[in-house]
Amino acid sequence: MTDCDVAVIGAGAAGLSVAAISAGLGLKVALFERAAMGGDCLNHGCVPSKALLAAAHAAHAARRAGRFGVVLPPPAIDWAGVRAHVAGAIAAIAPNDSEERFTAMGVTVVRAAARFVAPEAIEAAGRRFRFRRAVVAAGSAAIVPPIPGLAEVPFLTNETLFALDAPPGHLVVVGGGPIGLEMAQAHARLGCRVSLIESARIAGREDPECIAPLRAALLEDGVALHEGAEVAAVSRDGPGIAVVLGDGTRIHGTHLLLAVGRAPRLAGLGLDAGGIAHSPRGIATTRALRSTTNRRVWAAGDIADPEGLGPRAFTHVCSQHAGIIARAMLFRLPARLSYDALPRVTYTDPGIAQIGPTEAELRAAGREDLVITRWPLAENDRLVAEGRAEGLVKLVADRKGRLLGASVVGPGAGEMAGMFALAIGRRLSALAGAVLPYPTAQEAAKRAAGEFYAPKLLSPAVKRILGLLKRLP
Ligand SMILES: Cc1cc2nc3c(=O)[nH]c(=O)nc-3n(C[C@H](O)[C@H](O)[C@H](O)COP(=O)(O)OP(=O)(O)OC[C@H]3O[C@@H](n4cnc5c(N)ncnc54)[C@H](O)[C@@H]3O)c2cc1C
Ligand SMILES: NC(=O)c1ccc[n+]([C@@H]2O[C@H](COP(=O)([O-])OP(=O)(O)OC[C@H]3O[C@@H](n4cnc5c(N)ncnc54)[C@H](O)[C@@H]3O)[C@@H](O)[C@H]2O)c1
Repeated sequence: MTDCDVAVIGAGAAGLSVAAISAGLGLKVALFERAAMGGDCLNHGCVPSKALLAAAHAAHAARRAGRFGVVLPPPAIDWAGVRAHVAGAIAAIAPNDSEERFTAMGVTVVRAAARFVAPEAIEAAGRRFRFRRAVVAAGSAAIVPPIPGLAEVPFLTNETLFALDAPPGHLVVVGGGPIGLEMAQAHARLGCRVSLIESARIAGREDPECIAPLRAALLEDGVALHEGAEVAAVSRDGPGIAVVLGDGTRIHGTHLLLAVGRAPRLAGLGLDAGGIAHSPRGIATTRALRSTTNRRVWAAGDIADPEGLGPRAFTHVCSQHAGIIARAMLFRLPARLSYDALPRVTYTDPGIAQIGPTEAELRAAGREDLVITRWPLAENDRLVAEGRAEGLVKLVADRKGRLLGASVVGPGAGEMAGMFALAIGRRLSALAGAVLPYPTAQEAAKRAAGEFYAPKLLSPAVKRILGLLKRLP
């Protein structure tokens, strides 16, 4: 006798989606959560970070209002007000992820840590739950790198950053990926001094052509960028911290934020007792997100390590995983995860959006038949009118004009991502021929697509045909 059809460990974006779909289909679902409902995205990730960025962008807009002839005094930052805005955003979204909502759906919500005690059983809150199928969606946590002295100094991660009572006087950010970049810009625009240390280059995964506008904006925001720099040691420095770089540079900060990547939360799950293969990258799964060693078990979200693809840490990937699991686990239909059209956005200003693979990733995969087109945002009327015309749309297509990847750097880059996500794998003629509203930033996408056909339109053959056609009455 089983206690549930589907046991879900983790009530973050991935676990909640799986639980909602399963319960909606009338299955008996048990959902285990040891901390706050909603997981990282709601409590320590997307929502507070985007709320903080909204406050930062408001301060920035006030500072640059003068260029529009709107004269304002320099903005004053009321940190309590900023925190209230962040808390308000979380509180407004929280009911969607709440225990009450899921209980009303018929889900048994167990607010306790869960662990596998057998390939078909989980233990939580002193009770054993036998399951027909289980989904592990325990997420990921900030990596704490082996920096000498780190054990002796206080440091922040995404789990503690949003709870500061007062603004950091000088925030030292280690890591120039999406978290480090977004939080560096947010705090700089909210009046904090910010230093960012990145061992390689900022936004290292993104197309190199997209980096310069972001780097320039961060420098203008006052962020002290240390790229290609290693943290050699950290130590206490009076009430703050001292960070020493490999070249001997000493940075005195008040707060240290670690943003050097994520590690799956594997500890305490009893994966060995459950017969569930895993590595430091996450739970090993097939492309249908099924455990490679326990056929009753699936993995979703940040903790999943699908073969040939590897982990991804995005909330929209959690929803994608839930859809794959619904097909494969619930309907027993064929399902195969693909990231060919996956969007990702760094929500800085300018933002960077990548949809599908970058040119470098395609070339590394052996693609040689690439045609690249570009459209500079300096040519976009809407952005010119708004005084923000800096950036680029870059498209990578095959020779037949099928879109393989798109890279965007510019104001609101993320708002263009959805259109490209739909266009991946299709011919650029669809984008080039679309009638888009004028004036919008999205027109840059159409123009970049049109660039694929421009050389063909100007070819000698087309000119000859036009020469003949003009003789017709
Ligand atoms: C600062 C920051 C900003 C981000 N911004 C964005 C963004 O703008 N866009 C985007 O797409 N993504 C963003 N992300 C990534 C996104 O937040 C994650 O990809 C997503 O939240 C992962 O969801 P998940 O369900 O896999 O894991 P989680 O949200 O971590 O949920 C896992 C849950 O499992 C629980 N759990 C773990 N072990 C157990 C156990 N043994 N028993 C019971 N419960 C357990 C945990 O308490 C947790 O609540 C951001 C992340 C961070 C840190
Ligand atoms: N807007 C978004 O969608 C968004 C925002 C935040 C986070 N996320 C997700 O969370 C993930 C984790 O973000 P992240 O920024 O922590 O990690 P990341 O892995 O994306 O970037 C970490 C950066 O830190 C650098 N680094 C590593 N060790 C270092 C060291 N010792 N000293 C200096 N630099 C070092 C790396 O070179 C890299 O550039 C992202 O990859 C993304 O999937 C998404």
